[in-house]
Parts: sequence; structure tokens; C-alpha cells
Amino acid sequence: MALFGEVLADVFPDRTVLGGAPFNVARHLRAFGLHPVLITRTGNDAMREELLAAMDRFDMDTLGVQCDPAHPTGQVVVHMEQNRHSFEILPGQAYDFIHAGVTRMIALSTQPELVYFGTLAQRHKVSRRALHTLLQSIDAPRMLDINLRDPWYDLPTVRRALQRADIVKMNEDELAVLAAQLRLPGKSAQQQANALVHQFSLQRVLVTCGANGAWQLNADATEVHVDGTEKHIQVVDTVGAGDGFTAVFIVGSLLGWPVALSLSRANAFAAALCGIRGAIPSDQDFYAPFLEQWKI
Ligand SMILES: OC[C@H]1O[C@](O)(CO)[C@@H](O)[C@@H]1O
Repeated sequence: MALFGEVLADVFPDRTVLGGAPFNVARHLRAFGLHPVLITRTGNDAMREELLAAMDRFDMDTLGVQCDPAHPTGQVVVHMEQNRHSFEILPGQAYDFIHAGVTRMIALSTQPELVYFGTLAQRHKVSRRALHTLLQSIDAPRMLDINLRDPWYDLPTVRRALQRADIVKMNEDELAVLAAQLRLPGKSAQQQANALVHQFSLQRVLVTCGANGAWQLNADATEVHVDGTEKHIQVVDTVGAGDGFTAVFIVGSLLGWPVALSLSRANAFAAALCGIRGAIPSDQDFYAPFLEQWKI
């Protein structure tokens, strides 16, 4: 698997944790026994050293982590208000300058069976170009994680990303934003997702609804819905819960789990992530009950 986009430091009021959706998804995939290659770029700074050390601890491949001499490793300040959070995403970060030529070499040498990409790393033309090169170099299904981050997206980029995707994941708020901005016909979320599937020739759309579960709509209009997990979790923050969901969904797709099972396992894992600070656990024990229960 190749995952393209940002790696960054999520700076919480009490501590700093590594983050960025492609990194988060890659970290989980590795813990679940897959071999993700993260294509990203960091600064030549202490944060890079921390990231490489963490990736080494997590047994992740660092082949795709480029080094930028002029821009810092990404940072996001996470503001917390009760159980809600907002992101202050800084401009001019190393992940905006992912190099196209290097990306192509990595793509050709890894031959991934799935490519994952999001919208944040497309805010700057340099990384947009690298993503374009990646998608041109590889013939594999493409998963787009919508991840709308105000003010760092625009409609033409989102539209182009949708045109290039086979599978699209978003949360229910993002679907509502897309429905308004793309003027998708239909009153219900399902009708709007169906319009999205047809307008962009998608295989499927995956929509998460937080504690209320998730659903998937396929190109043939069939829908699979699962309720949220009943287990009570003491929420620390919900940052990265969606990325955990995505990772388990990918594992399920690659291992051939029935869709409903993938969705409910993805929900359970995402809920557990809400019980820790930031998007990724610092040690492997966090994954043990899931690995055991899912027999992977
Ligand atoms: O994209 C901005 C933010 O989104 C996350 O990836 C979670 O999905 C954070 O780790 C990051 O700071």
C-alpha cells in the first residue's frame, strides 16, 4: 500500500503527538500486519528525527520519507474546547513540497496494491504535482480520504480528487459540505452519496457518523449500515478516530471480511482511539486485543 500526504506534529495543550491522516493510517496498517509505504516529506529538524525514531519503533518503512532543506516538519495546533477540537494548520510545511520525481521512483519500486490520498496535502501545487505523478505511475485502486480542513481546500481540487478516486471516505459533516458545494441532488445523505457515486464514477462511498456508526453505499445502490459501538469509552479526544476507522476498513477489504464486519470492527477501533490523546497510540499493546479478537 502507498499512502501519500502529510506527516506532522499535533500540538495539544498537554503534549505533542505525531499525526497527519496518511501517517496515522499507515501506523495502524503496520500494526495490523500490512506493509504500508508512506510518501511524505519532513524538514531537516528535530521533529524529523523523532518521526524516524517512532517509525523505527513501529517497524514502519521509512523509504518514502523525503527530507526538505528549507521547510519545517508539519505542525498543527489542536485547540480543545470540552470534547470538541479545532485545528490550526500552519502553511508552508515540508509536506507541501513532496517531490514528484522521488515519489515516482518510490511508486515504481513498491508497486502498491492500493493508493491512499487525502485533500490536505493537495493545498500546495508542488505536492499536488507529486500526487499526480504517483497516480499516473500506478495502476491500483485509489482511496480518497476527503478530510476537509478549512481553509485548506478548494472546490476544483476536491472535484479533481473525486474524479481520480475509486473509493471515497468522509464523515457525515463532510458529505453535507460536499452536497452543498457540488450541488448534489437528493434530500437524504444516502441520495446525495448516490449522486456522488454516479457523478464521479465511484465504486463506493463510505460515510462515518461518529458514535452513530457508519455506512457504505455501492455503485449498484446497495447500502450497508452498522450502528455505533455500545462499549462505553471515556473520551479524551476524537482526533484521528476517522483515520483509525479507515485503516481497519482497508484491512477488512484486503483480508476479505464481509463489509458489515469491516464497518463494525472499524467503528470499535475508532471508538477505542477516542480514549487516548491524539491519533496514534504510543505502544503496540493498544492493538493487542484487536489483533487477538480479529485473529490477524
Ligand atoms: O489534517 C489535520 C489533522 O487531521 C488529523 O490527521 C486527524 O485526522 C490530525 O492528526 C491532523 O492534525
